[in-house]
Amino acid sequence: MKVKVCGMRDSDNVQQLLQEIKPDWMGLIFYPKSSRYVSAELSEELKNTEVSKVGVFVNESIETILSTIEEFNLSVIQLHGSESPAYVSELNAKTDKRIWKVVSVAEEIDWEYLREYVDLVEYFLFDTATPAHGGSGKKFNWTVLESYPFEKGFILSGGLDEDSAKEILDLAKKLPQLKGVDLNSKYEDAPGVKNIGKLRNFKKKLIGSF
Ligand SMILES: O=C(O)c1ccccc1N[C@@H]1O[C@H](COP(=O)(O)O)[C@@H](O)[C@H]1O
Repeated sequence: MKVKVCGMRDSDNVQQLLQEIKPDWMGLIFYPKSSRYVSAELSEELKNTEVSKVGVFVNESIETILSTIEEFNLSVIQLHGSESPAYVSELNAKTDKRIWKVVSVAEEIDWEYLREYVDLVEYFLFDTATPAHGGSGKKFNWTVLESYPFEKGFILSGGLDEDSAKEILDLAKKLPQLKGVDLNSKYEDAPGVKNIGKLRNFKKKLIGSF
């Protein structure tokens, strides 16, 4: 089970995260309306960090995504809006970076619609539907995932907290396609500043000692 820690931007906090938690991915939010927004001025200090960086975008122009990939040395693009299969196809044609498509879950999931993305993305990422697009700190009802019909791996997100580890491990037994988890607002002392102790506790519960 892999771990992504999202919404990072504070230099000291980033260094602590990388040294003590060693996440598989570090998420940077490039949605201007987010309280965790990462502005271009931070590119110099973040671009050389030794971790796979996931850029989170909401209905952004392809040109902006392409320039941000270069500025921040991103490895993965997380599309957190209503980007269509045609948009994802176009982005794929213009970059070799991996793409994750977020599925914002309200009640039911239209699996047939998602089928159109299967060959275009590395992972789906399931998050709770919210007017702010993400970072709500709320869980959705994970039982909707029990009918997940694809072999394609996915990431679980949305309000995951320190108490979620056992439930996540139970879900992974039923759904081996669950490849990773995304931790964000429930681990924050302030927007964009993560509590390293909370992250350590969660990772121990999820993966054992590390
Ligand atoms: O965190 C944000 O501010 C944000 C804003 C807009 C789109 C996505 C955002 N974050 C993503 O939201 C999910 C869930 O976060 P949470 O655990 O509910 O706080 C996560 O994938 C973040 O990448």
